[in-house]
Amino acid sequence: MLGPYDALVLVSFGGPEGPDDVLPFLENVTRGRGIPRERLLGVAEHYGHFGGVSPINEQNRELIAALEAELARRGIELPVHWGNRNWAPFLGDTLAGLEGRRVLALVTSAYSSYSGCRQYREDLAAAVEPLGERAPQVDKVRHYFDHPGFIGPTVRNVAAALDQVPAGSVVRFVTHSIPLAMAEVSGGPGQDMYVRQHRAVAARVMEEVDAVRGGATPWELVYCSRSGPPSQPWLEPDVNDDLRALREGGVPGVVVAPIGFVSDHMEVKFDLDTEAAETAAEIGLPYARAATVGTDPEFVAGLVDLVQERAAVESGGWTTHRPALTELGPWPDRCPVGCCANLRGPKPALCGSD
Ligand SMILES: CC1=C(CCC(=O)O)c2cc3nc(cc4[nH]c(cc5[nH]c(cc1n2)c(C)c5CCC(=O)O)c(CCC(=O)O)c4C)C(CCC(=O)O)=C3C
Ligand SMILES: [Fe+2]
Repeated sequence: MLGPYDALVLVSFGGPEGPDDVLPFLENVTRGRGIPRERLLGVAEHYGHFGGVSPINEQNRELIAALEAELARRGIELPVHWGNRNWAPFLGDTLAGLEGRRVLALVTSAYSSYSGCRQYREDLAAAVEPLGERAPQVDKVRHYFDHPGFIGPTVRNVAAALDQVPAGSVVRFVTHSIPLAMAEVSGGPGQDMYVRQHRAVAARVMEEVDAVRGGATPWELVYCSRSGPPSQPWLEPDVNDDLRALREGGVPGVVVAPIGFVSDHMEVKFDLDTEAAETAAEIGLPYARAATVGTDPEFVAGLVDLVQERAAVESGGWTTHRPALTELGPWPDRCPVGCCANLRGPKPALCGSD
């Protein structure tokens, strides 16, 4: 127990564990999302490059082990469970095993958007729905994009990558592209929080990187993994197009920092380490990829701080210690009314104020 909580549940995306899992997994992900069949087959090929195994599951197992070790180090007895939206272990099965308990969900997505926020909250609602009165009561850890546990390791990772490219190189922060319509309602109608949160994180990280290294390294936010039909506008520029523009502009090199991902997901392994790295090699642009936070001890400690913070709030009613390093935080414990709307129509969702 920690405060009112019987368990912590790591809630993640899920990914295939072998070639036979790839298409059924992709069908789970894209059900009702209007993704062209061609894109689906293209992404199946990305997984094919890695034997049909997504890196995300192993990374989540490592994160769970690190969270358990940090909880134990602090003398906290709180079991850690794991449930995914799109592949085994499925959220529904995990929560069915926690009937009648009070659980805290920790989502492996740091920012606000339908894909990183409300879709998880809807899937939590769908997972507890069949359990009726025995359903666990679920809270969710606040978005942690600007928590010191996320910013700190990111500063170090960007600075370390800058040491691998020539002086005068620039930084490109990378995140998952999403449809413009989805970006605009992230955090609430017209709030545009997906882009604003990323830019705030990037600006804060560069402030600290510049303070350590001296000078003012130029940076921008760019995007990877565009999907959807070509007729639908998504966030741009794509990282590959941007690398070409940088080469033409004559910069001596680039650091690519995937702040949209907490670990080396397929987007990082394929879209950056394979595709963008190839683009950079092709045009002769020195390129280094900054590490993701992964199981960095400072990140893991930050997550456990967030778990303790929420347990304190839910047992004592308040805490004054809610660290956040940008003007957009700390994000509220319960998502604001209308946060990260589902543009296909409302669905029941847990962990919000509505
Ligand atoms: C914002 C965002 C995050 C970050 C937040 C978070 O981390 O949750 C994220 C994470 C992830 N996305 C992942 C995989 C996929 N995402 C897809 C499709 C889509 N993602 C979208 C957005 C995001 N996605 C969107 C708007 C779509 C279009 C369909 C729709 O409107 O919903 C598709 C279908 C094929 C395609 O369309 O590309 C796949 C296979 C994996 C697992 C990777 C691995 O295996 O390591 C992870 C962690
Ligand atoms: Fe995705």
